[in-house]
Amino acid sequence: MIGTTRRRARLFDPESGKSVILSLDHGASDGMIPGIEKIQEMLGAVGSSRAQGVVLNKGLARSWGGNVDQRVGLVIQLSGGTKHGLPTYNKSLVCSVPEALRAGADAVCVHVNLGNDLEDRMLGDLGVVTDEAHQLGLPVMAVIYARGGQIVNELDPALIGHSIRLGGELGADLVAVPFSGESESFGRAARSCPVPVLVTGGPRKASLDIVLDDISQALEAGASGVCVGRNIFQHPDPIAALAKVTERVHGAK
Ligand SMILES: O=P(O)(O)OC[C@H]1O[C@](O)(COP(=O)(O)O)[C@@H](O)[C@@H]1O
Repeated sequence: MIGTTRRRARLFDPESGKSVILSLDHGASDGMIPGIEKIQEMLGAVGSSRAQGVVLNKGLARSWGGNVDQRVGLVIQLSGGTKHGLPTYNKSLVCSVPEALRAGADAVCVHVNLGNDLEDRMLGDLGVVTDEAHQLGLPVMAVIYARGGQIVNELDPALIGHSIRLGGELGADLVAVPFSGESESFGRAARSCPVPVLVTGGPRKASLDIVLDDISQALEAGASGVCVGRNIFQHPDPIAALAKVTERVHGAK
């Protein structure tokens, strides 16, 4: 598994030991949401930031992946589903591991929603992908949310702890979950997870400071970094927002 370990290590800053992954895969699920038109420009600029990776769907990776600085890891999203689908929490594999590799992937991403009638399929997909990706030495990031019929509160700390644990138990190399806001239970799950845990940002918050505070709390509790999208690319000044997030994660230079 040396290939997997080496490639995962490149998604972490050697000095801070933390990771900032800029997630730009929302066009498939959400369509033409505000900020989506800035993605091409952001891909050109990310090399000058202190981010370690970007998440893209395969189409953008093929068309614009070449604009991304070689020092920035390309994480290709293998899961797809739109907000119009029934049920909305369904995610299917829309890209294979070899296809992602051909499109330049340094890692792949699978999205699993737990707590619904399609959970078994999404978990099965994660199982297939971890096996295929590890045969090729590619790390797998599992983005795991509690979403669907059985779920009342998607940010329930116990469910987020379970999501973290699930990713670690099922062989992901990185697990990305939303921050529950409860440091104790989050930290208990993150610190005992066999792989690094990143926090996602969720829908755009009223101010970036709210996101930065959550990031600080999550890092203090044991998170190893962030995988954030909308709170950066929907910000009026996305490059400045990315700089603030990287500074919060890696510390001031
Ligand atoms: O910080 P964000 O915008 O939540 O992005 C992080 C990750 O969460 C996702 O947006 C999935 O969550 P959603 O289904 O809520 O959009 C991924 O597509 C993305 O990679």
